[in-house]
Amino acid sequence: MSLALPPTSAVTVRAPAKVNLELRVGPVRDDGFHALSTVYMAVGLHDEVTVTPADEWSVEVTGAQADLVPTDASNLALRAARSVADELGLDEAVQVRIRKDIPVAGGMAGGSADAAATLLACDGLWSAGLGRDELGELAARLGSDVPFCLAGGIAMGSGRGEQLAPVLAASGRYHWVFALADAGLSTPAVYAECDRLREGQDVPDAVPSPAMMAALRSGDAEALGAALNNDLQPAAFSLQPGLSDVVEAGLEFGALGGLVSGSGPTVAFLTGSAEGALDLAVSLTASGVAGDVRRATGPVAGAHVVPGEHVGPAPARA
Ligand SMILES: C[C@](O)(CO)[C@H](O)COP(=O)(O)OP(=O)(O)OC[C@H]1O[C@@H](n2ccc(N)nc2=O)[C@H](O)[C@@H]1O
Ligand SMILES: Nc1ncnc2c1ncn2[C@@H]1O[C@H](COP(=O)(O)OP(=O)(O)OP(=O)(O)O)[C@@H](O)[C@H]1O
Repeated sequence: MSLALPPTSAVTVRAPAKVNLELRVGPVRDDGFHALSTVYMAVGLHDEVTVTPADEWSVEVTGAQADLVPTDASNLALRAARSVADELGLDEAVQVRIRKDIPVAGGMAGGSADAAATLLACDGLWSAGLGRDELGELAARLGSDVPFCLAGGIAMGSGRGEQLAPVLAASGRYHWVFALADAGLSTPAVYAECDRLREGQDVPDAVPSPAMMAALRSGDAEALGAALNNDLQPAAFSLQPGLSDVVEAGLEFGALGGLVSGSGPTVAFLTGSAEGALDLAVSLTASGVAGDVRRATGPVAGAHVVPGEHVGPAPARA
């Protein structure tokens, strides 16, 4: 497909981090991925991506952990931008600027958020009018977590995590504290460690837990705290042994629940209120258990254009 391109100067999109409230890891599939049953919640830590027309493809990253993010062709945001151009049959390039606030390699889908933001930003920049379904397909090709970063809210993930379905959840806001680790964990390494720990075991199919479904329906933070679960947690503990102490300390300091976020090493704690989150954050840092903590609420919206930043014309395709 080729489009007549109206001039547009920049589009900025914000995309959220995620925490897996539940992550059940089933058997390894023929393609090497694990069959999952997961429940995602988007939380209020965001990366911001701006795309601008350029003569050559490039990516620039700012923020405290910018030096940990690749700026070559492997950058997931750059790959996302190219995938939109390919999809549209465009011979156009963009500069991608990422303002990074989501911890890098922390199990909070930072790279996936950048990819989701870039898909939506390029859609806007090129006035392509790709629907959420089309963008969702491009997202799934880029990574298992990318479709959820586009969608946001709370959702069930199945397949390798890319197939999303709504969850019956009471409305309400949850208060989280995230304890960041000094060093990241590689997602493939954590899945490989999970396989190693389970060697010789018969791994059942991954299905949603009734306790998690009931907790979300009730909207009761205490029930949700008790229902949090992550099959990758033993593998993350095995690769970073100090992490189990962090989880234990947070629970002792009064968190309603705590677990490794996704493949880790960020540890997510659920609290009952904004004050509870502040108290826990102070306890975790003052005790020296965590060097760096972040607070956020969830659920929040998925990738969205930052108002006033889209200086192009209205989309040409519905
Ligand atoms: C840990 C989670 O963040 C939980 O939501 C995701 O499962 C990981 O999602 P992601 O970072 O988007 O992962 P992808 O880029 O799709 O895959 C990275 C690697 O993780 C492993 N992987 C990922 C997803 C999955 N269902 N099974 C896997 O075994 C594979 O080794 C894969 O090569
Ligand atoms: N735009 C990007 N932002 C962050 N990391 C990126 C990006 N592009 C590629 N990467 C690479 O991906 C690796 C994983 O980073 P990311 O922050 O996405 O991890 P994560 O949060 O653990 O992912 P997930 O929770 O989806 O498994 C990084 O170490 C980095 O080398």
